[in-house]
Amino acid sequence: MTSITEREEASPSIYISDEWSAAAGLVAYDSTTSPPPIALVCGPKNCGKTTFSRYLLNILLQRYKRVGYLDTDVGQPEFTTSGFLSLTVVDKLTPDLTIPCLKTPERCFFFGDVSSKRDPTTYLKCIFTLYDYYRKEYCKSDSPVKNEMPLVVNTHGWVKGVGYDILVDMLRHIAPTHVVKINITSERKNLPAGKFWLDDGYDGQVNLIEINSARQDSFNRSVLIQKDACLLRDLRIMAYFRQCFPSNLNITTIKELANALASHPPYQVPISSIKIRHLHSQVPHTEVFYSLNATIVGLAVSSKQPENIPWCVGLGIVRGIDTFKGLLYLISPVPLILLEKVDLLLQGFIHIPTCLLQCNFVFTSEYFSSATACLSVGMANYAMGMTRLRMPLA
Ligand SMILES: Nc1ncnc2c1ncn2[C@@H]1O[C@H](COP(=O)(O)OP(=O)(O)OP(=O)(O)O)[C@@H](O)[C@H]1O
Repeated sequence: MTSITEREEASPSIYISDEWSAAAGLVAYDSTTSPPPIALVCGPKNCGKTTFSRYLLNILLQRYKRVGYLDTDVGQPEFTTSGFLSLTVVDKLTPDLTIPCLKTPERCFFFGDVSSKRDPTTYLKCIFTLYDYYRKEYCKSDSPVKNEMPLVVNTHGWVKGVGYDILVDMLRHIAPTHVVKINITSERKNLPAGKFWLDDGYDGQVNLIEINSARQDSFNRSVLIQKDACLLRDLRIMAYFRQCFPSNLNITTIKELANALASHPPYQVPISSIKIRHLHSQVPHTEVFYSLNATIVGLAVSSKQPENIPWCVGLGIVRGIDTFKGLLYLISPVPLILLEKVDLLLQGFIHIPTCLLQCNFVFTSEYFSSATACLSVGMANYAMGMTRLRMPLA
C-alpha cells in the first residue's frame, strides 16, 4: 500500500557541519544588524538550500519569537504545494528537519507552474510584492521593535542563464543583510565567486557567507541527493487535500484518500459569481469548462487594481460543472469564511496526481449536463453563494 507521508526517504538524518552551524549563528546573532536579519540562501540544485533554510529557521527561532519565510522555490516550496509563492510566519521549531510540513502562509500567490521559466516577469512580480508586503508589515521604521521579524528567503537551484538573471534581480530588489551561498565541489555548477549580484561601485553593507554542501564523501566531494521531484509534488498535493478531513479520521493510503475525496460533499459555486483565468495558456471561450473540469485550481481574490496580481487563499479540485444549473462543484480544505471572498479561479499546470485518479477518484468525462445534476443543494445562502452540498457527487 502506498502511503501519503512526506518523509524524505533518501535522507534519514540531517548532518549539520561546523561550517553550517557557524553560518546560521552568524546570521542569527550578528550584532552589526540592529534590525533583524534578512537572509537569502542560494546555490546550485540539490546543494542543501532548503535543508539549511529549515535549520536557520530553527536557530533564528531561538532568538526571535517568529520568523518570516519567503519561499521563491516554486517547484518544491517548503510549506505549500508546488505552484505557490508565499510568505509564511513561523513561530514553532521544526522538530524533525527531514519532514517538510504544510503551513498556511500569511500571503501567497498561485503562480501555477513548477518553474519560473514560462513567465519570469510575473514570477518576479509575485516575489517583489510578497517582499514589499513583508517590509510594510514587519519592518516599518515607526513600528515597535517587538513587531520586527527576521526573514529567510529560500531560492531555486536554477543558477545558470535566465535562472541566474532572475536570482540577480531578486537579490537586488530584496537587498538582504546576509547572503548564504552554498557551494558544491563541481565548481562550474556554482554561482560566481564573491558578491556577484552587485555593481562594482556598490558600497552598501551585506554579509556574504560562503559554505559548502554539508554531505561529502571521504574525498571531500559533495554528495548530492537527487530528489524525486514529481513524487514529492504529488505527495504534497495529497497532503494538502487530506486536510479536507479531520486528522483523527483514518486516511493513510492513497486509496483511502481517493475514496474519501470521492465521497466528500463539495462546495457548490454559482458560475456567475466567479471569473476564470488561465495562467500560462489561452483557452477558447467554448472550451473553458472542458478545460476546468477535473483539475486543480487556485482560489483567488481579485484585486481592485487590475494591474495587481490577485492574492490566493488555497487550492480546489473542480469536481464537476453543471452548466444547466450554473453551478461548479469544488472540493477544498479552505474554510468557508475565506472561500466567501474568492471570486477568481486560476488554472495553471498543477495537476491532480495520477495515482489519485487511478484509485476510484472518478470524474464525469465531460462537465455535467442537466441530466446528471440532480443533487440536493446546501442549506444556507452565503455572500458569495458558496454552499456545501449534502450529498457527494461520486
Ligand atoms: N546537511 C544535510 N544532511 C543530510 N541530508 C541533506 C543535507 N543537505 C541536503 N540533504 C539532502 O539532500 C537533498 C537535497 O537537499 P535540499 O532539498 O535541501 O536541496 P536544495 O538545494 O534545496 O534543492 P533544490 O535545488 O532542488 O531546491 C535532500 O534529500 C536533503 O535531505
